[in-house]
Amino acid sequence: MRLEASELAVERGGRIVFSNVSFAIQSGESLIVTGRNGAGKSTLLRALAGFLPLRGGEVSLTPLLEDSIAENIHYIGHADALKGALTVAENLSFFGALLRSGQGGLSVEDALAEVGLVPLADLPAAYLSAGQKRRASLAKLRIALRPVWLLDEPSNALDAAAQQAMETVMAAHLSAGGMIVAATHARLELAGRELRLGAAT
Ligand SMILES: Nc1ncnc2c1ncn2[C@@H]1O[C@H](COP(=O)(O)OP(=O)(O)OP(=O)(O)O)[C@@H](O)[C@H]1O
Repeated sequence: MRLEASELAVERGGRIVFSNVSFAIQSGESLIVTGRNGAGKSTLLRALAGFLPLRGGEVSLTPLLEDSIAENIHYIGHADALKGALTVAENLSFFGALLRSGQGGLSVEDALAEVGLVPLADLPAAYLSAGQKRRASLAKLRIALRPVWLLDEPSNALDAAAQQAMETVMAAHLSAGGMIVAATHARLELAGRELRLGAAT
């Protein structure tokens, strides 16, 4: 499988955030997107996920396992996208149904066990600490099998042990033939090429 972006340009609020951004990764490879605040890291991930229109260029994923690129992608944004009134387990069940967890992902319980949240499974997500919310968010990656992970600051708010666990899961995903594009200011212990975006003007 190959994810290729050629000469991407994205405009937000009437301004070009970046242009001429190209990269290609294959199964088992990762791309670390770096750059200073406002350079366009989150914008690039959102554009790859299909949440933002491209002003120019093209994104392709070959071969497509589902009808669209979006169905092959897990996107974990800056915000944790958890419903505060639902319990932690209910949040993951919801995402499991939405993302078709029947296709070989972990059960909700196993996904929670992996991120150390089983004791908090029945707590409303609103009560979680910042790091616990991030762990719950990352557990979504494991309840449905999808080859491309787009991760925006995945280690935000994680303690050292949780960050290490996350890196282990990411490495396993790559070993199994997955792909990861991660935007980060942190140092990830993940072998991969770097794409450094310039600052927006
Ligand atoms: N909805 C929006 N409307 C207009 N401009 C926006 C919008 N969202 C983001 N931008 C602008 O797009 C540029 C890139 O933002 P983006 O969030 O992608 O940067 P980033 O590299 O992820 O930054 P950070 O390191 O701070 O997270 C910034 O100049 C920002 O102000």
